[in-house]
Amino acid sequence: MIPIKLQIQHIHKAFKNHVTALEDISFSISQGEFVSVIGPSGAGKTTLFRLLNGTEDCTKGQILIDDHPMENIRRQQKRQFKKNMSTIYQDFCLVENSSCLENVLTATLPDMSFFPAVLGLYGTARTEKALQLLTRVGLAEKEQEPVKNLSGGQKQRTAIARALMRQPSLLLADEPIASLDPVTGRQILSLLKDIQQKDGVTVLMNSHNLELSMEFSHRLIGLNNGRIVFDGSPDEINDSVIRTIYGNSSVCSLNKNRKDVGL
Ligand SMILES: Nc1ncnc2c1ncn2[C@@H]1O[C@H](COP(=O)(O)OP(=O)(O)OP(=O)(O)O)[C@@H](O)[C@H]1O
Repeated sequence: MIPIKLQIQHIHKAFKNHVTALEDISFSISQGEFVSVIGPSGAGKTTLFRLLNGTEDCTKGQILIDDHPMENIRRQQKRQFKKNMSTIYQDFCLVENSSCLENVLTATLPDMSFFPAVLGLYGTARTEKALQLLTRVGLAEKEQEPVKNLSGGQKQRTAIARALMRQPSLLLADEPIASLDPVTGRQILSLLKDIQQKDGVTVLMNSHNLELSMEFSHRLIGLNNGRIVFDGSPDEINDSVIRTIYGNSSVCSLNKNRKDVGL
């Protein structure tokens, strides 16, 4: 794993329909942090993740990777950066008819030459690594199981193993527990925390679940209406901060808010 420093500087994002999803967003993330981006629906969380994983471009501002603007990084470096960053999603984005092992191995396709990639000839080293990762995420017995036969939690574990296959420095977790029941969601966050603590992987998560975000993160970034309205540790979260992030109408107290935001 190659440590990376990520700096977001004065990012704006406006869409063609003139909706401004993000305004003047700035923050930095150091290697090994566990950061959660929280905020109400429409606050801009997904848009921020789409800028970070390169699915969208910002209208203004810049993303710096190790002090270099992302858009200026030469093709090879950009490929290296993408290799250093993996994303997991709410809906897992797995190939349902393929086995867990095959899904994990697909992470290596961008690094393979044409014919082995087309023929699915991953080789012993890649296969052993994929099997080790499936063991790491608790799916040693499921390697040949088609993904369609797995539970939601097992699917997210497979997606995490696939994300780890390229030894990322940064793991973007886009609503990783939104499709899961609370017990399974907590298990998945425990796994992400273990990966962050033991491997030093930076985890940047986007979540509606305030309570679990507070429990598992070092730092919370609160978005409201496209702007950062809070950036601090879970200890600094109080009723006033919650009202600032989620709005007055939905919140009376921390405990009540936890229910209001789906906890
Ligand atoms: N492709 C798009 N075109 C136009 N507007 C968009 C597009 N994507 C997002 N938006 C708008 O940008 C704003 C932020 O949306 P975004 O999906 O980032 O919010 P969010 O915080 O992730 O919400 P949720 O928690 O409901 O997923 C919203 O007003 C949304 O309608």
